[in-house]
Order: sequence, then C-alpha cells, then structure tokens
Amino acid sequence: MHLTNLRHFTVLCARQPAGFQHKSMKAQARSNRQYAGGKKGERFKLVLVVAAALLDDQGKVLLAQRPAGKKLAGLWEFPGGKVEDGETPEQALARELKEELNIEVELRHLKPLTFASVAYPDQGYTLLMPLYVCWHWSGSPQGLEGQQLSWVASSELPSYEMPPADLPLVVPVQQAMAAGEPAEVLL
Ligand SMILES: Nc1nc2c([nH]c(=O)n2[C@H]2C[C@H](O)[C@@H](COP(=O)(O)OP(=O)(O)OP(=O)(O)O)O2)c(=O)[nH]1
Repeated sequence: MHLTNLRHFTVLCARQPAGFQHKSMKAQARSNRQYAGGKKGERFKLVLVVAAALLDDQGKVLLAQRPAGKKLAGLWEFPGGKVEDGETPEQALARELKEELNIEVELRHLKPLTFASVAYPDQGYTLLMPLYVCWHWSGSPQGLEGQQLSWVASSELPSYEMPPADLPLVVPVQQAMAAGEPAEVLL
C-alpha cells in the first residue's frame, strides 16, 4: 500500500463511533490520533508485530494481559509477538501462539483482518501490527508466560484497557465476531 494511503487508513482506523469508548480509552484514542503516522521528517525504526483474535464457538475473543515488568504492563492485548528474521508473519504468529498459549494453529486458519500502524516518537519506533482472525486451533489456551487470559464478549471489549495501537482494532474485531466464520471460498 502506498504510504499516503497507509497514513489515511490509519487516521480512518483511529475513528470510533460516538459513545463507544469509556473515558480513559477516549483519552488514549486522542493521543493515538496525535502520533499515528509521526511528523514529517521524523525517523522511526519499524517494529513488525503480528497478533491474533482467537474466536471461540461461544462468540468470545481471547485477550491476554501483559505481565508486570514488561512494557505496557497490565494492558490487555491480542496474543502474538514480534516477527523474527526469516519468518513469514503467519509462521511468526503460529510460533508465538505455541510459545505463549500452548496451542497449535494451522497457517491456513490465520485469516487477515486489519492492521494497526502507530508511531511512538518518544521511543523512536513505529509499530506495524497485522491482526488475524482465527476460528480453529488445537489445544486449550494457557498463559505460559504468566499472563492472565480472558475470554471476552463483544460488548465487553471496550471495557478492557488496551495499548494505543489496539484501540482501532476493536471495531473490526467486533464486526468479525458479529459476522461469524465466513464460508470457505473454493477456487
Ligand atoms: N502481541 C501484541 N503486542 C502488542 C499489541 N499491542 C501492542 O502495542 N503490542 C506491542 C507490545 C510490545 O511492545 C510488542 C510485542 O512484543 P512482544 O510481545 O513480542 O515482546 P515483548 O513484550 O518482550 O516486547 P518488548 O518488551 O521487547 O518491546 O507489541 C497486541 O495487541 N498484541
């Protein structure tokens, strides 16, 4: 995607329907809008992180709480992590889900949903985070790294405090939850 379109997309993603967020999320969204894309001339290191919205058959999505001592500790996020050298985003996500939650995911079950792009000027990096939806995995998710896990209904999502990058992802995830698993397209 052309950079101008990517910036435009980021701004669009940052808009939320009126009344959707509670107070602290509104404040986070405001600061998110201010630094999304960064200022002209600023230089950033790109950090590529992949994450998954795991959706169960009760219509809930899995959130993990970032453990104490880590950056953004206490905030709730979609499980995932950084893409390592030589990995595809899907391979990285399947590896992270195994390491963090002890579940196995087939790459074909990772369906791209949307992405977040957020610059952190004070930290000198910009986070680019593709978000996948996943309806099928084997095993039962466990917080192997000491993180709390929570299966969350769509209407409850806005009450979980999340990193700024995640706020624009909430509505697309709610839409995916409402739509249910799409039928397989056979080519
Ligand atoms: N997995 C995940 N990471 C997220 C989300 N939102 C968000 O800002 N992040 C950030 C937090 C971390 O800085 C980075 C993910 O890094 P990581 O989970 O692999 O590693 P880490 O906590 O050790 O990160 P770091 O301390 O090395 O920065 O992406 C999200 O929804 N899911």
